[in-house]
Amino acid sequence: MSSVSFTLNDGTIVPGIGFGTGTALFGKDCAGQVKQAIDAGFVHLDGAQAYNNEESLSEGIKLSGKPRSELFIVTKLRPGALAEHVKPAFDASLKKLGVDFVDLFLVHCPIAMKAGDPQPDLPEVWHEVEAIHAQGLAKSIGVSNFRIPHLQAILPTAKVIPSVNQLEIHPYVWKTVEPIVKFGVENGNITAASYGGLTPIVRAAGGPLDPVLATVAERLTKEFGKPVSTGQVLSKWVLQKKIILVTTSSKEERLREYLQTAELPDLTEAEIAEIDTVGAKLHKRVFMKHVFDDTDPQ
Ligand SMILES: NC(=O)C1=CN([C@@H]2O[C@H](COP(=O)(O)OP(=O)(O)OC[C@H]3O[C@@H](n4cnc5c(N)ncnc54)[C@H](OP(=O)(O)O)[C@@H]3O)[C@@H](O)[C@H]2O)C=CC1
Ligand SMILES: O=CCc1c[nH]c2ccccc12
Repeated sequence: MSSVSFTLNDGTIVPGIGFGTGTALFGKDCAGQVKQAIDAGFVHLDGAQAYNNEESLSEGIKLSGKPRSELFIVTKLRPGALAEHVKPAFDASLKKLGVDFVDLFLVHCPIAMKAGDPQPDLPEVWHEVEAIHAQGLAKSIGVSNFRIPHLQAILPTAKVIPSVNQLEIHPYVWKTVEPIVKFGVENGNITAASYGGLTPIVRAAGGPLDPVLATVAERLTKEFGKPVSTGQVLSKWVLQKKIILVTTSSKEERLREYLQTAELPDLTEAEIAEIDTVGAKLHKRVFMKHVFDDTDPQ
């Protein structure tokens, strides 16, 4: 099990490294991989209505034999859902997941996925999410892909401040996302969660960070006495910023490597600063570009 955890603004303790069922597993039967992740030690499982695989997420949990009480199950409201869709969509998730509550329910996206589709009224959507929380059906509630104006839209009338804002976070977007993370911390202690964290090595290899990550991995390898990968350096960078890490892998060995990240020696402040500075030389956003395009430098 991941030995790193974070305490949310509602007092809930979240296992700091989560296994995701979107991206590579989107629309696919993820039962086998969920079981593999739980067997490797993951207890935080990140799902979503949009991933269209909540039933197989449930199947994977059953196959693992892990008690519900030891798991932290997340799902997300499908992008584009209007306020009146929230409760029926949530109830359908509970049914598909085969649980009577989720640990964390997130509003996946603040705007419709396509131009021309009806736009959700964010304060109304949030009130519906709060009602689910009040009934104890979601222990914690939060948002995903919310920029500062989206947070500002819900905070004045919110009875419950979002606990989490799940965002694409890695060094190649840090310059644009850091203000959102900071705003969340300063406006109700909203914890950021990172997805797409391995982008610099998986989707933007050859970028300016490559030599920096290699040097840090080499230093940590010597100090740790076992091989430390550049992926682990990126994961450590996320965790040291007090950000939850949501990642995924089809490979058992890599799953164990992700969880081991928590045990590695810390990056130094100078190493983190260098990753931030060199990361800022390249802008590479992979997900939810329709939400973030206007704030990105390119
Ligand atoms: N809220 C939102 O809008 C979003 C949420 N998410 C959530 O976050 C989760 C994780 O997102 P994701 O972007 O995939 O996470 P990561 O950026 O952590 O990437 C994980 C992927 O990287 C691959 N990988 C890892 N290490 C290496 C390596 N050294 N070389 C080559 N490939 C490697 C893995 O493949 P392999 O199987 O080969 O190990 C895996 O497919 C999703 O499943 C989803 O739950 C994701 C996007 C948007
Ligand atoms: O959550 C992010 C990745 C993702 C994969 N499939 C979909 C569908 C709709 C929104 C987001 C996503």
